[in-house]
Amino acid sequence: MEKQPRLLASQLLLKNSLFEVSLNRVLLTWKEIPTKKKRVSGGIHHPFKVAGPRSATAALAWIASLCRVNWMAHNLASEFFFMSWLTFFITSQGTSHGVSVSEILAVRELDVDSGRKDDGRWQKMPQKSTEAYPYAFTVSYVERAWQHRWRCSDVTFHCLEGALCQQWVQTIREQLTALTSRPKHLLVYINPYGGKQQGERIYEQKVAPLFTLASISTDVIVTEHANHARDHLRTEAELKQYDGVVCVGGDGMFSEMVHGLVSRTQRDNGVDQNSPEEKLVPCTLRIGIIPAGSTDCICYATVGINDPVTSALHIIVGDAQPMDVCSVHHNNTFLRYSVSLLGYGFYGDVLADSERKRWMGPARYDFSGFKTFLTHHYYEGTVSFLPATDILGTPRDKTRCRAGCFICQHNGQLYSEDAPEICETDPDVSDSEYKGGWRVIRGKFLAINAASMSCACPRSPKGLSPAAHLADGTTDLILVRKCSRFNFLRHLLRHTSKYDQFDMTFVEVHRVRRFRFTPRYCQSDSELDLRENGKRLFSQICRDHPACSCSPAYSSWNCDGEILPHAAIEVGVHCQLIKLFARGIEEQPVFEDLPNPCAV
Ligand SMILES: CCCCCCCCCCCCC/C=C/[C@@H](O)[C@H](CO)NC(=O)CCCCCCCCCCCCCCC
Ligand SMILES: Nc1ncnc2c1ncn2[C@@H]1O[C@H](COP(=O)(O)OP(=O)(O)OP(=O)(O)O)[C@@H](O)[C@H]1O
Ligand SMILES: [Ca+2]
Repeated sequence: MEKQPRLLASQLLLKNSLFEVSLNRVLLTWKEIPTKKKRVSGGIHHPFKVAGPRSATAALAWIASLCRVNWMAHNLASEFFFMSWLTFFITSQGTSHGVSVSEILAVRELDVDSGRKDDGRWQKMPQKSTEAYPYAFTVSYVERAWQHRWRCSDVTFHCLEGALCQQWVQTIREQLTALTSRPKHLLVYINPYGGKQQGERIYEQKVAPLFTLASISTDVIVTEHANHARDHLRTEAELKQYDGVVCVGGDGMFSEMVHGLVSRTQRDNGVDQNSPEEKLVPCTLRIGIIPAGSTDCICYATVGINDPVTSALHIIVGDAQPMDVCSVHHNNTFLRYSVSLLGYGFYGDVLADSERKRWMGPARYDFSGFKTFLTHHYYEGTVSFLPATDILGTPRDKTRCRAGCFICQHNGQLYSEDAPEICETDPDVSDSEYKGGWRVIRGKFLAINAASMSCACPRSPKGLSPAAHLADGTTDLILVRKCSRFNFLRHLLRHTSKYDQFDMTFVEVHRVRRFRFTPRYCQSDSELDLRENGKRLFSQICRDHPACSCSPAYSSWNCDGEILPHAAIEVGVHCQLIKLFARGIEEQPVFEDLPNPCAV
């Protein structure tokens, strides 16, 4: 392989040791020069926070916190990450370090005499270096911390000559300017009432300083009511002047961004959203999420953690993660878009009940979850779906959708070529039929879930469908048939353990491109009337089925945390319709001779 040309290489002083520092097109590296006289003065040095005297303490605090987290959560995956990190820590011992240019956040000159950086921040300078090496510059870069967290780290290099210092700063700035995927101007919406109502504080204290450091300018709107962000994006915002839009809030706020941006894009391109068959036009602007909500499921599944600083850094480096979006229609009328969960039965009932308990905060989901579990309602209806048979991957795969996912890339290309739909038959399933490539299943269901991505979240770190993909153009349709409470509990519990939640006789899962659901007792427009007249229908069903456990005729659809007004819906997946400022979950180092607990 051809070696990258060196743009710059010099001997610079770093923490009172001489370092060979070099910058090529992809990497900034610094390596301690192994001479006897290498140290101007003593002091420990390690590869993480090379610039600050607080580094060793920070590293120890980090190790302590990680041990605590591991002890509490028994999270084997992070234990392996911890061990490999420790190995790296011990073996590298501060002699050399490399940072990808794409992960440099900023560079600034340091006014050594005054001890002030050119962004106005103050820093204590070591005495020896100011005398011998009077010029300095600081590079801020992304450093990986525990469990997918990213942090901003600084390294300060000292130079003998001012011209050399300026040359370094200028060259690094040129390199950063050449990174065209980085946003320069962003439109930010803050929901002051999301999650624990900390949105504004999180943005001001944790995110805004990082955007300033990276020279990103922003227009900030603090929302005044629900759907403020959606409507502003859809009709008013002058989107041409921005490189992306950012929301500070939870999944509900993200859903507003998706609706605003997707609707705007379709309107600008003359596409009718009410037609279920219409091919939607992908949005060009990327969406950033600064997590400040109750569930933060989208953030968790696209970044690996719901951490505001990590998300801000992914925005700054200009990451891009395409994502599938489901459109939901009822009788040729557009209802909503979904990016995570469409759930009828259990998750619909949990949401409907939890809406009445908003005052409980995030705990309302657990309360309503427990109540819904005890209620144990099942719902009758017909599910028809178009299996995605011509793609790579199945919902039972052991592999996971991770940064640079091959399956998403491959299937994304396939979809852009409009692959033909393939018809298959499966004679083993007695209550299903095939009609023009569609499979039809009638039954009694405790839950019908469509997961367009894993739906990993703190409640279930592997998610509702652990092998689902962010951008493969499919959704995983999970059908949980009527079963005993005990079996349903076993199924639910498996979402929190290594065991396969689909490996149960009453559960089936299909990777699909489109699906429809029709509840048994309503096949027409009069559905809403029937719903309002629910009591009469309920007793009717009970008379028809004396042995039934008095289940109502309808549940509601939970569409990314919003209740849909209809039970009969038609859903289509739009491959890679939107893009996020994210890169998917990064793999963490795992020792090869040990079993990988995530892969069970
Ligand atoms: C025994 C423990 C079993 C735990 C099983 C946990 C599975 C949890 C799976 C969560 C999937 C979340 C999908 C994300 C959906 C988001 O687009 C949406 C918007 O934020 N969130 C919700 O709708 C919010 C939905 C929140 C749903 C919470 C469900 C909690 C179930 C608790 C069941 C307790 C049974 C206890 C029996 C003794
Ligand atoms: N200023 C506002 N006042 C009231 N509601 C708002 C405001 N701005 C946004 N919202 C709405 O608040 C809802 C919840 O917001 P968000 O997703 O940020 O927080 P959350 O705590 O995660 O909520 P949830 O778990 O219900 O999604 C969103 O659906 C959004 O439409
Ligand atoms: Ca998908």
